[in-house]
Amino acid sequence: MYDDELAHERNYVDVLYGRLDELRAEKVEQLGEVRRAKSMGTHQNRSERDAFATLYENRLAQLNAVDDRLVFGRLDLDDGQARYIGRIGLLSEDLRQLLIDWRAPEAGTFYQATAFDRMGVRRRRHLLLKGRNVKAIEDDVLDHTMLVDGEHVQGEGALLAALNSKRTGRMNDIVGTIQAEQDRIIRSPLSGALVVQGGPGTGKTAVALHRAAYLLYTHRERLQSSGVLLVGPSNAFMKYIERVLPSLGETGVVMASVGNLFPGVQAKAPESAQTAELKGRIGMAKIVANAVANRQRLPQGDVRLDVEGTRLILSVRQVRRAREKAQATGLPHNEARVTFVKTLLRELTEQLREHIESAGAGNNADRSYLAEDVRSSRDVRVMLNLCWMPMTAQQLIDEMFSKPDILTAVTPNLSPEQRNLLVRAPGSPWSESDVPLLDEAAELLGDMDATGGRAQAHAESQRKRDLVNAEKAISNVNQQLEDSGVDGMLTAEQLADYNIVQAQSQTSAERALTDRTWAYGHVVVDEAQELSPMQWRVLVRRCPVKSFTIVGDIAQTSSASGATSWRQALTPFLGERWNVEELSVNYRTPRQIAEAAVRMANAAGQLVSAPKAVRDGEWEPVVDQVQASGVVAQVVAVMPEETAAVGGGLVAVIAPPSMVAEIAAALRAVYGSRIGHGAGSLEQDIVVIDPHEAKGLEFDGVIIVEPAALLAGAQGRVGDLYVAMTRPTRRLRLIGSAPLPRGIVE
Ligand SMILES: Nc1ncnc2c1ncn2[C@@H]1O[C@H](COP(=O)(O)OP(=O)(O)OP(=O)(O)O)[C@@H](O)[C@H]1O
Repeated sequence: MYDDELAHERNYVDVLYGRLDELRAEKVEQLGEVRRAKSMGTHQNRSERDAFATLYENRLAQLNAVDDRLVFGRLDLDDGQARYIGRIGLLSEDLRQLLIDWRAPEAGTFYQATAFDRMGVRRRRHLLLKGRNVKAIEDDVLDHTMLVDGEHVQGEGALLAALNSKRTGRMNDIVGTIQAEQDRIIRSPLSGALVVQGGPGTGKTAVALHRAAYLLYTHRERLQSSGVLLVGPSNAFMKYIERVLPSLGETGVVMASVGNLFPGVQAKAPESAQTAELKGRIGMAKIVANAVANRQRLPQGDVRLDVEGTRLILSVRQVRRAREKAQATGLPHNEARVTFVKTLLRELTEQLREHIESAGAGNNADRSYLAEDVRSSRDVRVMLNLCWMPMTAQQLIDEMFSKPDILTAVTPNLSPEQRNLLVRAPGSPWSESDVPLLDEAAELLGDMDATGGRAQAHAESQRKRDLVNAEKAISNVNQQLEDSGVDGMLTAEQLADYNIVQAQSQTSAERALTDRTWAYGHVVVDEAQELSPMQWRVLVRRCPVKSFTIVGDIAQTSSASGATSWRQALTPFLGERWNVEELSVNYRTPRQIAEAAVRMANAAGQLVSAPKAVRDGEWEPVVDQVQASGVVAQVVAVMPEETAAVGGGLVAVIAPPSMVAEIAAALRAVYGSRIGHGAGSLEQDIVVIDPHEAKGLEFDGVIIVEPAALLAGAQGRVGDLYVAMTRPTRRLRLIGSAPLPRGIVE
């Protein structure tokens, strides 16, 4: 019976892959045609073909990305129909529905139906595929009275198979085994802000990613042009999750870590917790505003200016009036500067004219020449800049922190100790907490190219660069071009134009990434408990309609400027327009380890919600108490045991930041290139990282070094140690010299 069913499903799955291959071949063919015709015809024809090429390329990329485990479920309904559920929808040539996209409303019952509320489903079947092969099938018979517990996890075998699989350093989608409480959140309405609170391992990240894919599918018209932004805590985390959305058939979500939210800046310089906390306070918005105002200055007294040998006087009163006029425009600093400069140039030109006339040089002095003389006078330019300096956000923030007189002037409410936390050398690299300050500054400064002149100059120099590149490209591919018969038809000019068309045919996601003022239709924020008030300010600016999915766990907060409650974090920005949903089952950490983490947090005085662990583990946490001088050696000594215990899975050593390099070096001396250092190397089978880098990630085995130091370093929060303890999917070992924090061992 089982074998017959399995054979039947294998046949059906073959049909589905057959159809997928056909569609792919079709797209390859269409793409080939468009490409062959690419350089022919008018500019208009070419751009149309480019648009088609982009369309076919995207569809082909989507068809390629969904190949692995294309289909994962089947529903048998009361009316006798069967529906297959998969990563994308597929129609046969005669338009029969062969496969339903998991996000379609008709697929919802696959995740929601229970024995209590069958929703018209008689049987739910999980198809467990490896690549294209059906390895097993697993049934939930719902019109049967055998399931009495409404909380019962669905498709338990499929779920456990997924949970027990070895970690690869990359997150996988959970589309085949989404649980009912997760599905409700994934499919909840687009408008307003939804907070998804849940303990470690409850699937918050998974839910956030699947929700992004769901929203794009369901609200495609609204979201395709505005886009969805997904924000995570670090580049390593973004890398960890980057494959999930493509595997769900979505490539259009813009992903950025909090350090990359300001276009052109990759903020990753380390800084102290106190400095980051101070820079995350909402009061920094006023400080940045002060810094901008500080660049709209009055001279100490009237100033003499030399214009082509004539002395002109610029009075304080004139500057003040011009400043008021410019400020009254309500425009940002750089854009309002145009009014300021025009007003004073006009007045100085007038003065120059009067001067020349009264000196008897006649009254026919040409006004445009005089204006040019005034504009090009060095004295005038210096003075105008001193009074109203055009600035980029980067210059403003860099100078504010590196020039003590400016810092003092713009921070009247800070103490000297606080200013000491902020001061730094000019040109210092950017840290994460600078990003909101840059964004604030850019908002207040406006466009540097307000006059248009620079923008044009920039476009021209870009075109020159394109031409040079095109020439190089042509000389490189000359032979190929000859071979393909297009020699003589393609000039550098044409190729450069082609690049411009390419740029114009960028998807909105690509454009959004480089445009600070882009307004997204929806923003998904992961590890949201870590965000400072200033970071929230940036995110609200990125999504003026305030449509958010906010995912996090207050108990895991470890940054000093992070949230202690959702209300405290969100009310200033979202008012009362947000709802909380909770996830209650821990899918990652085995029961023994999850319980030890909760006991530790409670013993340290922090009450954390304790999600129910879905699995029992094989081991209690293992503890090694050693001399301080022997800690690193112990990590090296136990490594064979730890890697063997997880059967060659991933092992992470999570240590205080000050010890990471030393431990990595000691391990590398034995294991060589098997050791990854830092979160950028998660695909190595042993990695050494600090708790900040470990946020959001998971490993088969974890060794925590000096747990007491992680607790002590966290300024009254359990976040760091709690995060570290809840990373393993199988085994946890703690190695320390100081007494073990209470609660870990019962
Ligand atoms: N329904 C599910 N089916 C299969 N695996 C799941 C399911 N839900 C969660 N998981 C798995 O559980 C693990 C934890 O999920 P995830 O990382 O999303 O949790 P989290 O709540 O974001 O955790 P943390 O807050 O600790 O970072 C992942 O391996 C994820 O794939």
